[in-house]
Amino acid sequence: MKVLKFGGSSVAQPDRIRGIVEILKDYYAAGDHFTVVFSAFGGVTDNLIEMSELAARGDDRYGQLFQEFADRHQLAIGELLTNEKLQQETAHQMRRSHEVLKNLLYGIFLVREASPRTMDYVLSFGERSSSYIISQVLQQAGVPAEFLDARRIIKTDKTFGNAKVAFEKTYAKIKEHYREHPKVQVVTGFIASAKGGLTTTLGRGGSDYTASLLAAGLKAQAIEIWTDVSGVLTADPRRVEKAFTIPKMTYAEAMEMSHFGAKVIYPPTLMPALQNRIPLYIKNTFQPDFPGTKVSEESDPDGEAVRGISSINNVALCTVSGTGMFGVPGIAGRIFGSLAAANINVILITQGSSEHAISFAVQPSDAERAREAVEAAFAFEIARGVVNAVKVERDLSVVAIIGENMRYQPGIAGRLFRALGKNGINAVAIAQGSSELNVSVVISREDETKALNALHETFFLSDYKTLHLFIVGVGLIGGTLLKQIDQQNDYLRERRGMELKVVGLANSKKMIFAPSGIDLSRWKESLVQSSIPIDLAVFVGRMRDLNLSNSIFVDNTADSKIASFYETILDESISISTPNKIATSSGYLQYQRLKNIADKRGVQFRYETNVGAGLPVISTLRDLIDSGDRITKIEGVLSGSLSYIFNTLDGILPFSDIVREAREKGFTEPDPRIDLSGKDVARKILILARETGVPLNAEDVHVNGFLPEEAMAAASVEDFFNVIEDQAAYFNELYESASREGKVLRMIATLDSDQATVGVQAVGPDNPFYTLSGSDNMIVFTTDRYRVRPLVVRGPGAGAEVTAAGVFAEIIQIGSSLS
Ligand SMILES: NC(=O)C1=CN([C@@H]2O[C@H](COP(=O)(O)OP(=O)(O)OC[C@H]3O[C@@H](n4cnc5c(N)ncnc54)[C@H](O)[C@@H]3O)[C@@H](O)[C@H]2O)C=CC1
Ligand SMILES: N[C@@H](CC=O)C(=O)O
Repeated sequence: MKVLKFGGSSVAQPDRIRGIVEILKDYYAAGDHFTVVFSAFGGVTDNLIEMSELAARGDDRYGQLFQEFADRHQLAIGELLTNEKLQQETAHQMRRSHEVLKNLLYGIFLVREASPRTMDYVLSFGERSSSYIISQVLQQAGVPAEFLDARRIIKTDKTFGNAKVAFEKTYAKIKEHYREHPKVQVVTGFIASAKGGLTTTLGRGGSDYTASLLAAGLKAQAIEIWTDVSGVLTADPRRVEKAFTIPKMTYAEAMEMSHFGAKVIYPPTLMPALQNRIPLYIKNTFQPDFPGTKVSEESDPDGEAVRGISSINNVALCTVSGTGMFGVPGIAGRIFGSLAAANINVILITQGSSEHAISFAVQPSDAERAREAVEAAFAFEIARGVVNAVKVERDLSVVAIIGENMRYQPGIAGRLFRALGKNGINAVAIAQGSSELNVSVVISREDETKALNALHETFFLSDYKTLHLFIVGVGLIGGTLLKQIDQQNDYLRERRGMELKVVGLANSKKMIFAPSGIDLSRWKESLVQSSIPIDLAVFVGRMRDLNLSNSIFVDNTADSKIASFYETILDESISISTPNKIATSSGYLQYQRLKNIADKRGVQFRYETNVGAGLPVISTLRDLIDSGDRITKIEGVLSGSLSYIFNTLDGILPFSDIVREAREKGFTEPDPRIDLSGKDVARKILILARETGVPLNAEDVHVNGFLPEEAMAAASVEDFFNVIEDQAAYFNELYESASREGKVLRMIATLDSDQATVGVQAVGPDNPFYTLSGSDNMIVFTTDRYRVRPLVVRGPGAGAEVTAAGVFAEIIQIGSSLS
């Protein structure tokens, strides 16, 4: 014998009922022995509650709702029953039954009261109507079905609304009834009866419980709960897009998940199943062939440590603290005794071993009463100042990881807290029972979805991790970066288990946001069509409010205004990757502060492309220092554009044309005067000095420029080009004088001890910088270990592809360190 149960969503429309009838016909044809439980049609229980409440308030609109209820059922009969005799019989039976409901509602309207006892009776019309109609449809389909009102077999006490089952009596009644009724019993879920035949209900979701009670009474071989989702999922799919079906779980795990708000199973359902070792299958009515979830006693020692992640959306945390609690027996007893006396359910308890404080979580609606109850119990101690007034914190959630295999497995809690920490989520309180089946963390409610996603990515590695990118600046580097991400995303997902979603994008005019990811094949059009003007404060605020896990901010501009937001961004626990040198090369204190905030928040502030574009310059320097080497000198050609310009100068091509070419090739700064003045190189050597621990400021770098005064003073980029065009002879002579000596021009930066200098030099073949070509950079590190033959990093030091690739690599590195 199998017990099947179909919930309200499965019987919401006649079409869906037809689908169920097909499923049941197959069972019958296969010779399976089964009984089937139904909930009320989807939404009907809520309608019944609403009409009763209206009637109890004396609002005659209840009549309209009743009529809709009656019509809905008559309509279903008309649509589902084509056999005229059956149709008439069913319609008639329903009219009679609904007449009773109508009178009952009128009674409520007259006395202005709907007691829990009356409510249970009213609600019973939902299941009684649906099950009766479906039993008739099954008969029409050739399945020998018989309607069974569960009030005949399920016996309870008189706790209306949430009645307690009298198990032995119920099981005996079930056995007896089924012995005498060989047909397929079509049973009303949710309802039962107490002494005197009074109608009771088993609590919202109680139809699952009905199925489980039937299974226990009949010693059934399986229970199948048919619903609108594909089993129990690893997390709530409305919050975690990547949640997937858990194929197998134990009763204990299912119990934890269901208590924690995984609405798929009504928690009391599990007990009769567990006691009788009856496996329970959760199946999807809309995907009948999908195996769903099997809940049984079978554990899977080789399975994942964490089976699922769940949460309670809104709790309040109450904390009792004080010096008078340490070493005093009975404190916990008094706290929880007072809560029990006030009928307050405690969701979670935590106490540190210092015994200075005990915190417990309750429903927000109970928080005030909990505070009053505990303060009353400790009035004496509070008056003497040895126990403090109860602190109540609201707007909190509980997230929990659940799984039997967590037991005795080190490292699980470490991964949990690391994932939360990396995403800037503060753990307000923590609880883990010694069964190690569940680790619960109380967090801010606004972080709940982010926490669920971060934990899902941490514990379900078979899936891929999503990085949420917020990118400002889509010029040369930004545009190329978007192209590279678009091209490489499939590879990253498949080979690195990582997916990059650009969820926020801005240029200097507009911005767009798409939490599910901006289509990178048409980002330009999306920006043009956007109606949101750029506003950096709004951009950063939106990034904070979206509160997505694994968020990374990327600044591809040369704008100092954006750099001024870095502090706020890092403080929000969002990592930054940027080729923009402004933040790292302006005030030393600001540079240091940004690094400190990143450290404090456990996030990353990365700017490898600030020096040498895509070349590993800063990381090499850090590796040397971190491994104990001492830097004695750094020399470098650090400007890709100047390298290109000096390598292209031949005494024939005009200097200004070569500069324009360098600009077109994407080697120069947005404003090429920054490169030619030596300012860009000065910023770079300054950054390298700071990375080695020398706290220089911009004014400490001595720049020996080569531009004529007039060019330096040019008011705009175009003016600048006009001046250098006019000064062609000056630049030619610079080239010629070097060339006459067999030398080439190089802009060289040096850091020697704590002295930083930048200047153009003419170097001969004996100089290592002589052989550079194209836009090459070359950085020479002389250190204690590399004293005789210095360590050299060399390669193209500017350009869109290499720089964007450097930023891209940095994003991936940041991503790898997250959760
Ligand atoms: N070109 C290169 O080889 C390298 C460049 N960099 C750095 O990369 C950054 C970007 O350089 P490019 O892409 O070449 O410059 P770009 O001028 O092509 O792009 C910068 C973009 O940022 C936009 N922008 C400026 N202010 C903005 C704001 N407040 N909000 C939104 N967007 C804004 C501009 O409209 C422009 O589209 C610069 O900081 C540069 O120093 C670093 C290494 C190498
Ligand atoms: N304009 C810079 C590009 C990178 O920082 C250069 O020329 O090197």
